[in-house]
Amino acid sequence: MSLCFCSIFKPSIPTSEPAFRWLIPKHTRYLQFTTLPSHFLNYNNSTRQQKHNHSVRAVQEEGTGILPPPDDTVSLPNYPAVVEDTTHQEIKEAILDDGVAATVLEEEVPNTRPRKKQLADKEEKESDDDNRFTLRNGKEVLEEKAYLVGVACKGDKEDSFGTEESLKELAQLADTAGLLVVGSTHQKLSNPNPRTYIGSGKVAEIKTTIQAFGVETVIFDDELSPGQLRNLEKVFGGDVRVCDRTALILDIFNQRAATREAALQVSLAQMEYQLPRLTRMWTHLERQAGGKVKGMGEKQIEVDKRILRTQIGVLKKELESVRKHRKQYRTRRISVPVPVVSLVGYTNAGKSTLLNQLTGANVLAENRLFATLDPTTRRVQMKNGKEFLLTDTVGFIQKLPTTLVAAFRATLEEISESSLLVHVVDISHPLAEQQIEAVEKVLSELDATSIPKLMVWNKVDKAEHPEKTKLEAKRGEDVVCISALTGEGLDDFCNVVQEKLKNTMVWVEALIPFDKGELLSTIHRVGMVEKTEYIDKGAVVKAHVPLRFARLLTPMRQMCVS
Ligand SMILES: Nc1nc2c(ncn2[C@@H]2O[C@H](COP(=O)(O)OP(=O)(O)OP(=O)(O)O)[C@@H](O)[C@H]2O)c(=O)[nH]1
Ligand SMILES: [Mg+2]
Repeated sequence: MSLCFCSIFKPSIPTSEPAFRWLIPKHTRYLQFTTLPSHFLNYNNSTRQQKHNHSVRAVQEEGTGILPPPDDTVSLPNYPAVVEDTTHQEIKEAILDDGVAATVLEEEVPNTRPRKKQLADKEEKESDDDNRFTLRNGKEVLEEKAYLVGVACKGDKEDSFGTEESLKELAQLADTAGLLVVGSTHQKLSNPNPRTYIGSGKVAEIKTTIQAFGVETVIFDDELSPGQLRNLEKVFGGDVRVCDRTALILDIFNQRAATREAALQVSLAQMEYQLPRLTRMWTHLERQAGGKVKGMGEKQIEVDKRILRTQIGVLKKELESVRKHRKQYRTRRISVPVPVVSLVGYTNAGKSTLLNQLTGANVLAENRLFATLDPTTRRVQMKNGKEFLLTDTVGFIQKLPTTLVAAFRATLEEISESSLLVHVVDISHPLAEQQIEAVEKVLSELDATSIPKLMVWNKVDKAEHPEKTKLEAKRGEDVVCISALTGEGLDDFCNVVQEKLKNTMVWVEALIPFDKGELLSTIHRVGMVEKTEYIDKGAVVKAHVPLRFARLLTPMRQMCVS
């Protein structure tokens, strides 16, 4: 295919011709456009010029543009790209030079449509918007259209979440946050682009998609630097919001925080996330002043940062006082020597469902990520009369923002003070193994690796081969297979918890006088009694009891020795 002329023209009047959006899949060729000013490009093949003198939509510097007839053009000789000319009715694919194909995404009808038709379109759009209303946390909200972007870097670990799986999870997060995911894309890079994170070809491709689908938010699966966020928003255009996984998770936490402590923690995490990203908010001051007051935006940023730092300080103080309160409550609970077992695990693994099944609690359990933010503790009464306290905690996720781990560290103190950690795994999930790894990583960040652990393979009812999975669990060490939903395996689970708790207890032999009868019943409830012998001074008990309780028994242990 030969090229006669190539032209640019001012982005004038859309014509009455139907326009087309083009998606150019091979961005390597596409890079050539980026050096041009953001004018629309028109490509014509001389041999067909007379036959097909109509408008088509082609890719411009940062997306798509409408091409009016050639009269309206300025010549640009030797421009390297070409779109093969063809009639608009038949356009399904066009060829750029070097054989790169561009595909028609959809046909767009210009404004010159009959008024009646335009009204019908408007009504259709409104009814489309009606369909986008959804109920979130008891409120009706308009679902924003979101587009997801993932990147696989050369150095990424092979056994970690793949880009596509990570994007699926990001889609779940977006859904939880109340967004409507219209599509996703990913790219392999040796190194992220310092300006835009992804390559410029990909940026242009995404811009085309934004226009084609009316995308309102673009979400990146990895944390973006403040500069990258700024540059991407600039390229995508005014109304498109760009955010990253961290901001999305913070948003979900913000929506879900039900207690004062959770709300404070999330606000703190959000402010700490915002602090380095403030720059963008004030650049408009300089623009508005036509550059006359250069530095004005800069000063404002400083003022703003100072305000934010002060607010962070206030929040920290407030959090401290809320925490003191909870600590007092926990100390009171500690004085009752019932062992504490904490449920930890990946978000959506079934922790709250398990707590509800075992204790009759009514903690929110649903097929959404981060249903639980605040710890809930309930007493589990076993069939043999024994009991322990079970605490449900916030779920973990891969690429958990460090600001959030830090903000929730105090809530997660519950974990570090428990006698046993029950790691709940959704064994029916295709990435169960990777999720286990991600949880262990966070646990090590929380210095909780020294606490005894029991692994629970949950949702065995949903596993592809339940019997095989159960057999495998039997072979494993410290693994129990359950279904928190159907109740399968829960008796076995309680027995193993009991057994594990015994290992965390200390051996005591004590003489309990008859007038301290309540101590004897507590030993039976929270400890493991091996033998009780009644003598004239009281009952001699040989048992495993929690360490804290053993301390309470010290005088009676001495009596036993003497
Ligand atoms: N089929 C099946 N579904 C389960 C089981 N356990 C939990 N689920 C479902 O999994 C979803 C998540 O359960 P939750 O108990 O909310 O999970 P979670 O670990 O508390 O999640 P977060 O609070 O988000 O960390 C819900 O829809 C539950 O009904 C199970 O054993 N089998
Ligand atoms: Mg939960």
